[in-house]
Amino acid sequence: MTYLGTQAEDLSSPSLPFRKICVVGAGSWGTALASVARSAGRETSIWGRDEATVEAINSRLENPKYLPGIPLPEGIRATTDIAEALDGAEAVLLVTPSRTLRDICLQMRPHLGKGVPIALCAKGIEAGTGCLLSEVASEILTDHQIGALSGPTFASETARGHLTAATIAFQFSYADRLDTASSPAARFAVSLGSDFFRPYISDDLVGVEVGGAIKNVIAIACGMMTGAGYAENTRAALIVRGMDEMKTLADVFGGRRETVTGLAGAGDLTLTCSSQTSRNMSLGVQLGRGIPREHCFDGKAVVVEGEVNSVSVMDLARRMKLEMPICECVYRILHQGADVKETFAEFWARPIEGERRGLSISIDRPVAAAVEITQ
Ligand SMILES: NC(=O)C1=CN([C@@H]2O[C@H](COP(=O)(O)OP(=O)(O)OC[C@H]3O[C@@H](n4cnc5c(N)ncnc54)[C@H](OP(=O)(O)O)[C@@H]3O)[C@@H](O)[C@H]2O)C=CC1
Ligand SMILES: O=C(CO)COP(=O)(O)O
Repeated sequence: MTYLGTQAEDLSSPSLPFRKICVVGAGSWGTALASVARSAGRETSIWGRDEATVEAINSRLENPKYLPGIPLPEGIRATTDIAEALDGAEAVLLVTPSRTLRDICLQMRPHLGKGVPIALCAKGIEAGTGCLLSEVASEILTDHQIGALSGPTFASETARGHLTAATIAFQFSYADRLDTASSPAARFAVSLGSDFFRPYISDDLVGVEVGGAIKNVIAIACGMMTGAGYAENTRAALIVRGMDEMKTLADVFGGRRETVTGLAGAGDLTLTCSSQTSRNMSLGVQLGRGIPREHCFDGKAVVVEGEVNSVSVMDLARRMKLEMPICECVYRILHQGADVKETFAEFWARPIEGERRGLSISIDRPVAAAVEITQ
């Protein structure tokens, strides 16, 4: 058995932390992750495009735009120069919104050190192509191992040092399986782990990415129903049926169902669907209360990944003939102007079906109608 970290007597090969980590993206999650890396003792740089934010991180140890009032540890070096940020970095956390990923990978490419692994921290599926973000990054950064960091992690809580667990997933190469401790996932884990941040390692990159992409769409649905006045029973049902939609997509991409029940699936889904700290849930609540989209968040542009991702998810679902009824409700309300209550009433009145997908059963309602059961 290979142990990670400092249990020296059992180490077949110690998992070495990265000396320097570069965080690309100085929004709320990028800044929180820079704080995580620095608190774990890493040399840490952060790249952001906004000069005022960069200046404030360097001079006041604060990101007033995205994490106001939360002190950052000393020693994070912020810059608007991507070459400077990446100089000497042994690993990268890429933390800009999913729609920017392709462009940012192209910007990073000339400045990355040889073989530097990259953990993607955005949650989503690329619009238009239906690609997982790791597929997009791998297409551009061909010489780099690409993984993901995901889980139930509100940036403001993590940055305040609240106990937070996350999953770091990389597909394991043959060499990684022989020497797990030297794998990028293990090295990220020991590099970021601290008294408040607890990483878990996974080799199911696809499962982790699917969880992160779908949970935001389901959180919008939970918010819509909450805002429209439905109760806790309904929200719990949506969370669990939403997990079923995650499983459907994980199956198609080749992810594992057990990952869907882990931190990056059920964990993140539960967090995001239970709190209006979530921008996705909060958007749903506002729309459910009848607030027009342009007035949500007081008219400010806020990153709501589930809003754009509902389009890519429905596009995939249609092309692959997948049943994802909750994602479809969100899509119809957000992008086709459907009414929240009417849409969810139709969703609720669908024919009775097996809880498990393999159990193919469809009963038209009212129950007196024809019953078909196939196993
Ligand atoms: N916040 C959270 O709790 C968590 C977020 N995530 C994920 O992390 C990703 C980033 O979200 P988050 O940090 O919260 O978002 P924020 O809205 O807090 O910040 C977005 C950041 O991205 C920058 N940005 C936007 N567009 C571009 C662009 N075209 N090129 C370069 N930089 C750009 C913004 O810069 P500028 O200020 O100049 O506009 C800003 O620094 C999302 O996919 C989200 O789902 C994951 C886990 C937790
Ligand atoms: O992904 C998140 C927590 O894990 C943040 O969720 P929101 O983007 O909905 O705020």
